[in-house]
Amino acid sequence: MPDFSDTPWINGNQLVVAHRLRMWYTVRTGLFSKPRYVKAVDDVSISIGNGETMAIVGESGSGKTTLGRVLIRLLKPTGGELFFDGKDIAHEDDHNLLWFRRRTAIVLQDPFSSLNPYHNVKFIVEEPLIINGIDPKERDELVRRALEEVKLTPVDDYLYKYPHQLSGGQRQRVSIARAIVTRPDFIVADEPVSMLDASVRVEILTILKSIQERDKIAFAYITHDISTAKYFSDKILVMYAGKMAEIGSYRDVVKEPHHPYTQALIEAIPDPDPKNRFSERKVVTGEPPNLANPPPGCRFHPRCPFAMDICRREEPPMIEVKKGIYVACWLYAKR
Ligand SMILES: Nc1ncnc2c1ncn2[C@@H]1O[C@H](COP(=O)(O)OP(=O)(O)OP(=O)(O)O)[C@@H](O)[C@H]1O
Repeated sequence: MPDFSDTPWINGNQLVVAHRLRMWYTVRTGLFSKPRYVKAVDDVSISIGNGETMAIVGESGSGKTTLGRVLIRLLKPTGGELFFDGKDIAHEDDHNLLWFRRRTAIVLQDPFSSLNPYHNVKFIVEEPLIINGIDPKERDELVRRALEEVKLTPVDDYLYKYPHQLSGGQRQRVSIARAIVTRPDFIVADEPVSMLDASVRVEILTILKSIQERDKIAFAYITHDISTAKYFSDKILVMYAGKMAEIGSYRDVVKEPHHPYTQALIEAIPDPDPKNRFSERKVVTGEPPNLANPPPGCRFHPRCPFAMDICRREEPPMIEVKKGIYVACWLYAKR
């Protein structure tokens, strides 16, 4: 049994367990040059239980997409451990992961390029069932059911349409139908609404949430917009420059953020109350670091209003600031 005692915020018995996970991309600037590493996911430990949702939040380039792709094993991690239903999936080759593919799915950000323009809705949704060898009669029923669940009804009106005949919201519903048609246990949704009109975002998030709740699907919801994470609100991981900044229950973290970066993300949420229109807001100035050459110590220190000497020198450990809330920040270290 692996030892997770160094990462007490994870539960090693849950469906998805990532322990000190790393995904470093190798980049070369010339044929004979030394390889450099882009540390896109660096020492990330999370666990997601059956039917549980985890929002993975951070600004562009923080490593969210990379983490999502590693969790679903579209990318093989370069370090650390990854388990699904107790089985090691970090080191398996693709051909040994068919069982895992059957139980997992991904919904991508861009419904305009993620659907094959030459296939109709029926084939797009049916394809994962064909790959899994489900017989044609059963396939037909499952496709119809999935389309009903994403509210593309009457189903007969949509089955033989092509992606270009659908709106952005309808295409994203087709992507969701394709993801759920095999009845997966775990879905990664990578910015599923960020390319859609504001008017259809809530609709899509509500559909995802109701499917997730009804089928008790474990869910990783990746977003740069912490305000949309409230739809998927069991746990939240805030990432900064490939590292974990804060992790805990969504409700507690949003109510009382501890990491200065989480505080800034929450401050940046637009406040609809007109009484607060002149109130001052903290914003994080500066740019996220280059992950091929991240700053020493805490990666956030160049932008942190509270940076101290130690932050420039030493990487902060994960510190439990409240029951179940862990923060990588020297402000909370007992010294
Ligand atoms: N194939 C790759 N090779 C080298 N570097 C990469 C590769 N893919 C991503 N990166 C780098 O890894 C870092 C994290 O990227 P990632 O896309 O995971 O972040 P993100 O938080 O999802 O950002 P975004 O919301 O912009 O997609 C970035 O610095 C990015 O440039």
